[in-house]
Amino acid sequence: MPATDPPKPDPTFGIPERLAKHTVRHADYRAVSREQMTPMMHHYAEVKDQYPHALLLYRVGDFFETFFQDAITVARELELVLTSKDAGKEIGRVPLSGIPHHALDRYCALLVEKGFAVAICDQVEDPAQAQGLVKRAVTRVITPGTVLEAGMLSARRNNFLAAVAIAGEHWGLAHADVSTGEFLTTQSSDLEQLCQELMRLQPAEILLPTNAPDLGGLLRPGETSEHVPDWLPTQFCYTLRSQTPFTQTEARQRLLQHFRLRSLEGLGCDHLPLAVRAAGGLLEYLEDTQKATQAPLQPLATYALTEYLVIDHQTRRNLEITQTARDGIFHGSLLWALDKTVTPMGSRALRRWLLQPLLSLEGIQARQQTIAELVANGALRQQLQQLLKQIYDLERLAGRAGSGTANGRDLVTLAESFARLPDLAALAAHADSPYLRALQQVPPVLEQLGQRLRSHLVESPPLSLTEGNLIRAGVNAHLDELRQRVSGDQQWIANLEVTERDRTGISNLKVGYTKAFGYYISISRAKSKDAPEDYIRKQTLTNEERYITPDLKEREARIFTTQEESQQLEYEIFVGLREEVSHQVELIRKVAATVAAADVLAGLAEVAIYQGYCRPQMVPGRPIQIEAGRHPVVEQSLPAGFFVPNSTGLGSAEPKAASPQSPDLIILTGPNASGKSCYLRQVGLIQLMAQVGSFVPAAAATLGVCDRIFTRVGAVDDLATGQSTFMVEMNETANILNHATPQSLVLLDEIGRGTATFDGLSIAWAVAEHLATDIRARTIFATHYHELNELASILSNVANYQVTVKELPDQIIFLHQVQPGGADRSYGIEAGRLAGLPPSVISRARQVMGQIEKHSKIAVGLRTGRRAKSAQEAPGLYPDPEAQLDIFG
Ligand SMILES: Nc1ncnc2c1ncn2[C@@H]1O[C@H](COP(=O)(O)OP(=O)(O)OP(=O)(O)O)[C@@H](O)[C@H]1O
Repeated sequence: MPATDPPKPDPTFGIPERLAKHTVRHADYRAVSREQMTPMMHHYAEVKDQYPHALLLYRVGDFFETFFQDAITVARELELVLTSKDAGKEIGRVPLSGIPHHALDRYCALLVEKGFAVAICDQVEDPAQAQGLVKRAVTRVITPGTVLEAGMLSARRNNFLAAVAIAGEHWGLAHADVSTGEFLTTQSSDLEQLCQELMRLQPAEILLPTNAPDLGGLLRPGETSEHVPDWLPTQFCYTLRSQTPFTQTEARQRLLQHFRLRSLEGLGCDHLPLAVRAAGGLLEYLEDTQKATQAPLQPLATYALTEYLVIDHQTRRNLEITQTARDGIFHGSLLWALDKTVTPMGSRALRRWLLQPLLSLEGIQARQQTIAELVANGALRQQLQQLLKQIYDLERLAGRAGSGTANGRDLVTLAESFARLPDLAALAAHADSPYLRALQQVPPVLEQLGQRLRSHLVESPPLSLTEGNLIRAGVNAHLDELRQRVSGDQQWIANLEVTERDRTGISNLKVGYTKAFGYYISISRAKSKDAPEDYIRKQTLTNEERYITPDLKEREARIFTTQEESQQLEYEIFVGLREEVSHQVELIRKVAATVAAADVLAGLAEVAIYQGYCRPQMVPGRPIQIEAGRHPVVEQSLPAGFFVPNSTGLGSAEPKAASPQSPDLIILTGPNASGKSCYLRQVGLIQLMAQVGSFVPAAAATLGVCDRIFTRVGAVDDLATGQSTFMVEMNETANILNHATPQSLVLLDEIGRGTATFDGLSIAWAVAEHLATDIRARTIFATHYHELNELASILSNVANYQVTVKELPDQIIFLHQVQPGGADRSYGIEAGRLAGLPPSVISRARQVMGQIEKHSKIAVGLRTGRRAKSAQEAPGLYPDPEAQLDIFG
């Protein structure tokens, strides 16, 4: 056997050669002697000790530098050049990778998106004033859930940080969006519900209290740890925290202190210890990571899961509410079809509304009334949208002002937005629907604040806050005086060329300026002998001599110091203004919520008009009566007029009252691709949209309020958990049967396909029967098992519908029409023929089918024992007991 060389150590730590400019030594800073480090590197190591789990970005001049292992990681993740820096005479060069300070946001965004936490260690004193090493400190730790910077956030969706507290089967969950200030908490039991709630929120980061020795670690999506329960979804980032801030006493104390309260009663969570623990733990994390830039949160709001229509994760995916099931993209989702909002606040609110439809008739009707008014009054809606377009992201701008990170442009855009509020109020003055009436009142404080900002700040201020040109003339007498002095001296210098030419008689004498030397007088070499006595030579160039005079230098020094003073004064005035805004954050966010809701409703009104939606009549009870309903998304993707509308009638008041127009359960049959799935989803989406308060794609609709919508659609192998298609299907079905109520809407697209035919049919039958008799949930059951049509002849609250097709000699035309009756055959063999299966296989299949039909005739009926029991439990559902014998005759 040939001898193999031992593997050579990889000197570049896996960094591509083109990026690794220097051979890397010392990846671990802890293995390097501190005594031998340069003073700066020594300080770096001390700071790094405090943030072992974050990538430490350390300000050096115009760069944020990373060293050691962090440099390797940053170079790899950001595809930056890995170079090296001298860390001390005895140590030599260590890995370095740096990013320019002006690109900090962009690079941080990439790192945070990849699931890293980033600690920013900035200079906290002016390097020019520094004696020795410039003072540096960590000013902020950015983690996926604590991002504030506009460039790192998606405008159209919230960025939630969540925290959980678990005790046995009970749990508390708090979530906050640091950029908009929303802060909510809830408590419930049933751990599955916790997972569902996390899936709804899609938090960027979840805090988990543990006893892990290595706290502070950030588990990136997909990473597992023995400290994270394996039943929690793995697609999120988890941060392990100490238990202490999550204890009842600490958490409570922290909340009381933060919101300056005596009791938590007003927040609605006094009696919910786990909700309090989660919220307290979250707050502590923000204090720990945000430092001085802590953004103000809105008062903690407590919510209950029972206040909203429950849509589980599968249903959200199957109904494609915010993204498509297949590709996970926005285009093609319900949100895509309905989002005609014109502000980011509105867009975020619509997303939240679609994920949390209402249960309260009053709440639904208030939204409907507003849409109705905006539909009826097109001019009002258009003007409203015109004004809304001029309102910027108040929620996030207020957050940046509150955290002290807003710049001049942020305040100017805030002021411009405030200026539109009275216009909105005037527009809404004669409106009489609830959400428009809410626009009628503009808090006078905000009007005044807007005026103040506009009168103080220049129209388009620079990004920098320390280089002046922020504050208008006339705002501050001292500032005006300083500026006048500067411009007087500048004028003197500008005139100097003329006066000195006159005095010296040198016609080509010039006055110039360089950053290194400041102002100077320049004379050509040929004329330099004529330079007056008081000129002091400073620099000799090939063709010219440069001079200064004591007068010139004095003026120059005065300009610099006065300018510095005036810039500092401008900065102070600006910070004062920003503080004034920060005192109004809560009020601004209240107004923002009103504006966002008006935006959502104006957008929904626009869709209602252009897509021809109707206002559903919301009634008590269980009816789902839809006349000529359409699928809101499929309709928009087809050419106008191509979508075939279909009606739906479900939900009898009583079993006995059930008729083919209002059964509790519909068995829906029809060939492949005829439109069964589309129809199922259409009914689910119409119900959901109605509970959001929206108009719906139908000619008319009368709907009761649902407590839950369940869907079981399609067969997707859950490769991630290693479960088979059939097991996934059974788990989902079990979940539905265990949780559905008579107020639920259940949409089942094929059950029992992944197993032997008779097993599958038997399960499908039993499930349908259970839903119709024991639960009496309103159900549509799409199936290829035509045998299920027999249920309708046995149970009075079951009806058969089919999606029709037209058969031609060599093709099937899909009519997409849902009509009463059961399909008598499945067209599966036809479909196979059209797909190109060989003729011999097709004819053999026909033969086999004939045989099966002859020999295993499934005579339909219920076993006597089962029937007797059910007939007692659900009297009225079984019309003719004699006709119901054994299921297999
Ligand atoms: N009402 C309709 N009007 C117009 N086109 C429709 C309608 N319903 C469905 N379609 C079109 O038919 C296609 C197939 O529909 P769908 O997936 O619902 O069929 P299916 O009966 O559920 O099929 P399978 O049994 O194979 O799952 C859809 O992509 C859609 O484009």
